[in-house]
Amino acid sequence: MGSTSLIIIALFFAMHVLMIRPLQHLMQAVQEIGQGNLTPDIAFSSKDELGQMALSFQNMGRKLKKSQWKVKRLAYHDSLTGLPNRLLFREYLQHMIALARRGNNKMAVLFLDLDNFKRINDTLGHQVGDQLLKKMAARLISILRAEDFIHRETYRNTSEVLARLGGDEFVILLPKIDDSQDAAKVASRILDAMRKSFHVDGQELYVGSSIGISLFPEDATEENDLIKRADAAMYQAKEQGRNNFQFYSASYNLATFEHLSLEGRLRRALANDEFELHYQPQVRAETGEIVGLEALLRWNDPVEGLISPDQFIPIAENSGLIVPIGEWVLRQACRQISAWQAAGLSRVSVSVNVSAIQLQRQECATKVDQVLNETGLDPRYLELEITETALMKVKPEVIDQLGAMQRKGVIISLDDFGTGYSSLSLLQELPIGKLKIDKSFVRDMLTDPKDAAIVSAILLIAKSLGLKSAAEGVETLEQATWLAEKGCDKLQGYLISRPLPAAEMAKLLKSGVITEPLKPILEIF
Ligand SMILES: Nc1nc2c(ncn2[C@@H]2O[C@H](COP(=O)(O)O[C@H]3[C@@H](O)[C@H](n4cnc5c(=O)[nH]c(N)nc54)O[C@@H]3COP(=O)(O)O)[C@@H](O)[C@H]2O)c(=O)[nH]1
Repeated sequence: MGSTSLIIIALFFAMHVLMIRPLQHLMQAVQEIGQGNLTPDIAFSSKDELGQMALSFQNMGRKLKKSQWKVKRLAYHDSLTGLPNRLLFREYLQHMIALARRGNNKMAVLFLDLDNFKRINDTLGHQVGDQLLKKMAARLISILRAEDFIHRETYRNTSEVLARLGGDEFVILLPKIDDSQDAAKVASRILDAMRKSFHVDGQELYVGSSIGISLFPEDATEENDLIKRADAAMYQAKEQGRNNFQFYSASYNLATFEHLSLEGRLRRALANDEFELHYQPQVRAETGEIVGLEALLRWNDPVEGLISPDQFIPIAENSGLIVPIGEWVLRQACRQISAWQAAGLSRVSVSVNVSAIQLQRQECATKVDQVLNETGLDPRYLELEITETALMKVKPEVIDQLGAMQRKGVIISLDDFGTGYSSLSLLQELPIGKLKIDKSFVRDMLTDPKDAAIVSAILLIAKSLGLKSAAEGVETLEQATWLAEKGCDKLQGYLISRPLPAAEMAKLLKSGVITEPLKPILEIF
């Protein structure tokens, strides 16, 4: 072999060692970072440019890992107390259930709620409430045995068992108990500790708490059921006089359990921002133009998902919770319409359902004024839907207040019209701007002559008294055509659109018309 060949081989070898191999390592490291290994081992450490590049990759990986960890921590922990949140607790519980199944272990979930936290929050302010929750978390940590509570980065190597679900609610998982008495002992220890005063902001506060306990596998074998049953048992504990604990009992009247539990969850839903509004368009029959939206409440429960208002409005009404919930709906709807108008979308009115209990409160009219001022919405774009039965029950003062609202421009609409017993003369006296035909009549009007007669009569009454009319529950083109021909002003129903989340409704409002499902009718007019 000549000396030239030797030089070429030496050069090739040097290039392989100094450049190609380090580049291959770097490429492999980049691939590993892309696949999620943020701290790949880069097996060379030269001081040249490639070495510098390797160092930069390693630093970048470390920084990415750190910020990923921070994001994960934020998502899985409660920012006030630093404790695991509902998400981490559920994941951990799921993980521990799998282990307990394999090892035939028993476990207990303790659901703890402070007895008069709301009063402290309302009278002393949220800052004091927050401080109290922090102190309470610290006290709970200190009384749980070390092996019950080890706080580390991820649950896989820990037995993290104390979490804050939100508000004044904490859950504790006892991952290994011999029998229910072990859980009872921990609950008693916690209750004793909670009876002692807390010093917050120079004040001595006494709170007390109630604890509900569910057992795995006796009471439930899935994480959500274990939490729900411990929650229900906690309500039973509160019913028994507070400052005590109760085990879940299947024999306790299930309906009472569910009612109490749902009421508590509704309270939390309001505090934790779990409600949202969906909007269903109302269109002018001859043009398909969107002229109004009905705001319909939805509850996005973290455990159950979306819950229909039919399931929770009656409980909210029974407990009086409909008042703060209704205020939230009113404010949210006015705020949204105002924002859409400011963004240049079609100017439509929004109708909000108002229940009889809200109307009976003296401050109802003041609240409406306050919300309109706060959100800047022109009163002409707000419609209050009141059922016929609710309106018949209210006191004369409320009727006067509704009249005052109507004079300011707010439209009062009689919802589910035809299902109550209002006399025609009363209709003339009440401050009403619109009659809304109940969907039960619309559903059968093309097959049942009696329903057809009722709908025709309502439309005639509306016309004669100078009121607007709207039909809800329009599901077919035939129903829409029939109503349009009879002179019904507005149509609302699944044929036109189902109720939509705000973001989807905003897209529809950009064009401001819904013509597709109504095409044959639009051709007639
Ligand atoms: N006090 C308050 N009551 C409220 C509020 N939000 C809703 N509600 C009341 O709950 C009841 C059920 O409401 P929802 O499940 O939202 O049902 C509404 C529509 O989705 C449904 N609808 C609309 N179009 C159709 C259709 O074509 N077919 C069909 N089968 N159903 C349809 O009708 C409900 C609207 O009814 P109404 O209010 O009478 O116009 C309901 O009674 C709500 O009023 C709230 O914030 N406060």
